[in-house]
Amino acid sequence: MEHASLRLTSLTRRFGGNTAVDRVTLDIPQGQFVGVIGRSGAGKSTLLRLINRLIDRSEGQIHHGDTDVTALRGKALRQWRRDCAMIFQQFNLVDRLDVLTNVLVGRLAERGFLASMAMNFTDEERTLAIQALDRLDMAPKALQRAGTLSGGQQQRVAIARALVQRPRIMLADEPIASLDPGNATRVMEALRNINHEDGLTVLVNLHTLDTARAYCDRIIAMREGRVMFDGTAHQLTDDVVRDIYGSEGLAEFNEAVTSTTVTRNPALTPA
Ligand SMILES: Nc1ncnc2c1ncn2[C@@H]1O[C@H](COP(=O)(O)OP(=O)(O)OP(=O)(O)O)[C@@H](O)[C@H]1O
Repeated sequence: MEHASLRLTSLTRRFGGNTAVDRVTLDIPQGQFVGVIGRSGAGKSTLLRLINRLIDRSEGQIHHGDTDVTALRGKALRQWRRDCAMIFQQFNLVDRLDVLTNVLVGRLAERGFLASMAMNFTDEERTLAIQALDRLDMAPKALQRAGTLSGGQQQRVAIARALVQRPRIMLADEPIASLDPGNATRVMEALRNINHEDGLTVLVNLHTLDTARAYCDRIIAMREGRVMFDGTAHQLTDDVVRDIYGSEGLAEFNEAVTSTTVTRNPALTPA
């Protein structure tokens, strides 16, 4: 389980006559930082939702190590959803609850229904939550209502909430799409630190090429549900992008790049 890879085999999801994810085959080793890029509608969100079983596949397989993820039911399925935490573009915090309680909600996955309803958390759980917030530099805001925080702060709280689930995989669906460049950088760096320090696999949907190039070990480009490119940032040259998306697509990605400036980490740029 520790070093299990995530394997997708000919994974397909149709919505009526529309094939959102089309025969996607990928092998993602534990601990890889993977960026999924593509235009709106390319199938990025659907791919992430298939992996944590928020939606079911039409065809194909998902394996994590020896586990057949598509066959999981009941308790085993809940366990899988805990193993792959998800964060979203819109953070999904409860505005009227304080930050600490929002993070503790991440523990509910491990508890029975009644314990969840009562929202009684142990000292150990509170410590875990504070530690998670501290890693995201959000501990000083622990008692503030989530709704009063900036978008970037809310996303860091959402990451802390995901961390207390003690996941093996972090699925991030456009986590920086509604953030300004400074906050986008902080969120991407938080994901990178978690990836490095905890060995979590990170699978992040991005719509800006430069962000993917700056942070990801591996980039997967999708178009109309299919994987059009799978390689390192170094291999994803402008020529390749033009081949995949046309010159219009390249311009679109470059336009997006100018609106989100990130710092490139030379250590992550493949030789
Ligand atoms: N629940 C749904 N019902 C019907 N069609 C859907 C559903 N979810 C996604 N689709 C369709 O599947 C295709 C892929 O959508 P998806 O959201 O996965 O793309 P995306 O690359 O994540 O784009 P975006 O960045 O806009 O979310 C689109 O054509 C979309 O309209």
